[in-house]
Amino acid sequence: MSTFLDDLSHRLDFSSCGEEGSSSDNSSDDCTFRFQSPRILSPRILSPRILSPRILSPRIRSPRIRSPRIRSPKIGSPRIGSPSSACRTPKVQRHRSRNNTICSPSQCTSPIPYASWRKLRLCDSPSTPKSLLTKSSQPCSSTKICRPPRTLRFASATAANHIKTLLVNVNPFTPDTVRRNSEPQWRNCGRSDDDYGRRMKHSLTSSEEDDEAFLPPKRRAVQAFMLSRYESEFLELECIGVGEFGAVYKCVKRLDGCLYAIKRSRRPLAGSTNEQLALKEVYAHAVLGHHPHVVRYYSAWAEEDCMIIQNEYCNGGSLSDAIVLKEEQGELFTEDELKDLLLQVSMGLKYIHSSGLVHLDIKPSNIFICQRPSTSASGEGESEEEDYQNASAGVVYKIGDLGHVNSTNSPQVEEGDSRFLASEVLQEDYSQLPKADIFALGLTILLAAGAPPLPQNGTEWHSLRNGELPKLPKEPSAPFRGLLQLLLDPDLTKRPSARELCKHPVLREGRTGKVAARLRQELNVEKFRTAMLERELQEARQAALSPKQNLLPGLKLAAKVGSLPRAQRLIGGKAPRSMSFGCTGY
Ligand SMILES: Nc1ncnc2c1ncn2[C@@H]1O[C@H](COP(=O)(O)OP(=O)(O)OP(=O)(O)O)[C@@H](O)[C@H]1O
Ligand SMILES: [Mg+2]
Repeated sequence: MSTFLDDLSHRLDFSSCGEEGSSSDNSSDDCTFRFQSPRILSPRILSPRILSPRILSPRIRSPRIRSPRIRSPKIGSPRIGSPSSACRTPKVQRHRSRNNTICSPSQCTSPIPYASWRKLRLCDSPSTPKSLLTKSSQPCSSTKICRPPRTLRFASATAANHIKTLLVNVNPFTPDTVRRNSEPQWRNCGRSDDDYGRRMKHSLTSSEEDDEAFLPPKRRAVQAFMLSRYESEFLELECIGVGEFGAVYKCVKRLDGCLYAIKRSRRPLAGSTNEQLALKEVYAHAVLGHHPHVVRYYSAWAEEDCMIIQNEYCNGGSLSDAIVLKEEQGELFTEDELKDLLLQVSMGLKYIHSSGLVHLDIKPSNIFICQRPSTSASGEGESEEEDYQNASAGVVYKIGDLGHVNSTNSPQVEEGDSRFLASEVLQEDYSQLPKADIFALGLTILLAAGAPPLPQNGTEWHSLRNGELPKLPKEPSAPFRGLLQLLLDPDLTKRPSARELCKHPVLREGRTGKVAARLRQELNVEKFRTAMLERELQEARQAALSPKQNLLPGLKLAAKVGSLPRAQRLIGGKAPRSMSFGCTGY
């Protein structure tokens, strides 16, 4: 090590760029040319890499145009829905101009390109003393390396801070309390610290641009290929759905061997309205975390201008598929199944709503089904939902497609599918958006119950919103029908909340019975096990106290092999040898 350092100190000669160096001799290139092993201490090692702003820059949405959406139901619409206003912000420049960082050929007379020169310079590393930097940034001789003014390369700490801010997406769904704590941290860090600007400069210029300057074109192609995370991490098995946003593929992750649903945008997204929808979906998933009745999110990234979202794969497809299948088979969901569906989706909605969000696109094609292999209890559930899940009939419904999710308090609503749209949303009354989800859920249940396809507009559309239920192939029980009626009540204050639905007696009665039956069964098993253990414990205690304990060894052996009369055998002789009497586990 010391040999290496000695060798290095021989190779590095800072005499002309050090603090004591003369002003005429401290030009940067002098330092450079004496530096014989530039790669060893390239500033790139010290500078953090930063993701391209293009990928992470938040853009403001513009209205989504969706095929079945209506803007103006023809009859009796009190107010025609107007397209939500589109706000635009200046977009982040995708590529920084090279001219900002590298001298133009006419300016540069040095045989070494500026990019290489930067690589060779050691004194501009983040840990370089400021005095060194000041000297090295002084105007240089025209015969040597010409360096553009520092202001051009990296304007100021404020600009650095601005760019840094742009590199971090603001998740609009982050709860206020969390945001209050964390956002100032990343917004302010580096504000007063010029060091951040320097590091930033290195990241953007030394690393990326120098790479581009140095690497032969061949390398870039190889890099691009190798950087396809989708291809390198996943094996595509089949396309399982095509939607407005893009296509969804069933994939197996090469590393863990598990199945995932990978949602991939169909068209390039950058700058398009779909980009914002995709980001919204990611934001919502990230904030929501994990819930048994919300499709689980694993990861998201941008690739070739497409957004890719890795979600839990639901092996039962969508509820829409299930309804079609039932129709084809001439079957109907039973009332119990419908109640089960309503309860499970309500649990998912309760979770979403309690996070301050609304889904705004509840419909059968956005509810996914996971078929559970068995209904046997898989341990105690941590929550009411998990308890229920353990007892449910092997089908778990999960809310997915969070592309329309909005925050309850400051919504920027883009209506979802017009067939499921509550009239108050059309009238731009956003005061109780969770109730719009409840309305859409009511229609979803009606479809599952065999209602004819929903109208997109017109008389029927309005009839449904006036509380007229469609004719169903099998009339539901009065309490259930009453509940469905409530879900679609034109007066949104009368519609139950998701929380109320989760506790609703009509939905709970059968389910409570199921949970009770499971618990009774588990209790019986436990009782039996406890009784067995108690008996064995008693026998063991008696054996310990019994004078027969002191039998001669020969007698003990005889007792074990059964040559003694039954009454003389050792008590507890049949107790399992591995039993621990000190165990408090039961
Ligand atoms: N996690 C998943 N597991 C299984 N299938 C899925 C999953 N996600 C999506 N799909 C399938 O892909 C289809 C489209 O998915 P998704 O609804 O997320 O996309 P979309 O573009 O928003 O569609 P749409 O505009 O019709 O709502 C679904 O209807 C379903 O068939
Ligand atoms: Mg969808």
